[in-house]
Amino acid sequence: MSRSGCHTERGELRIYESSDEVATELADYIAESSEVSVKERGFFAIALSGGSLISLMRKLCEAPYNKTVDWTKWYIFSADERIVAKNHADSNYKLAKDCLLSKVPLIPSHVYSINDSLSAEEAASEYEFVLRQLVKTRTVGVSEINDCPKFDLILLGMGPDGHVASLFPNHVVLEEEDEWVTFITDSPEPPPERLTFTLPVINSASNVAVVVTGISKPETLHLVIDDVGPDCSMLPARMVNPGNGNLVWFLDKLAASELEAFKCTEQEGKSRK
Ligand SMILES: O=C(O)[C@H](O)[C@@H](O)[C@H](O)[C@H](O)COP(=O)(O)O
Repeated sequence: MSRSGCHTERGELRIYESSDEVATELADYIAESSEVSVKERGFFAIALSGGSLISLMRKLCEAPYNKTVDWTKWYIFSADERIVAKNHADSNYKLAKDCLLSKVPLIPSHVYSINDSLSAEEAASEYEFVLRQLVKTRTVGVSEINDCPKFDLILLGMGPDGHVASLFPNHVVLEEEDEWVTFITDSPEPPPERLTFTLPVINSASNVAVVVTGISKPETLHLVIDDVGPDCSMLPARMVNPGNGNLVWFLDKLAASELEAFKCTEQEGKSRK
């Protein structure tokens, strides 16, 4: 049960008692998004980041979702990827495949992984090319305000430094406006070479969910959501703002503990006792 679900200028906050509860509610949210998109468009175009997000999606492999979700309509992309072999322990694709993709009846050709035999630059440009073909056929929707892909759902994690996908604080790629998929070779976190969706793509999605749990992120989350402290480019998560879409934050109470909305609810709870 959500401790507090409230709408802020930074999107809807859904705060849960534990990360296990986040996993339960996230599965339900993703399944519902899929149902809506398949009904409206006939497809579900979803992009995933790496990190703890993938294990928090684990309940999708279980009943009822393994049977009720229309997996054949899913088209799955990486919102960011590390430039390593697909079977490397650092590969986001490997993580997603081992924990989720191999456990549900997806159509293998609908899973768009990067070409791991190319350089970061070539892999990014090939990935964007593939995405462009799918936007042309409207398998992936298109934004009404620019020519960007309009993903039905983009799922992001957030690092303790406020990075999302492979968009790190103060990095020049935060200013990228033309490319859909770009690359970096100087990631502050290993491995250094990565491919990432750009902010225009993230912000053109119909739905963006940022999933943050655990004790290492409450301070950063406070800066990002309560809009205090340093400017945006120091906190890429604050630049996530799907203008024509919905932004939802899935948080456990550890991650949410410094949020003004969370503290208010805690205070109200105490005064009622
Ligand atoms: O490839 C990556 O490094 C990820 O996509 C990255 O953006 C991740 O989502 C965050 O670092 C949060 O990761 P955690 O949830 O594991 O802290």
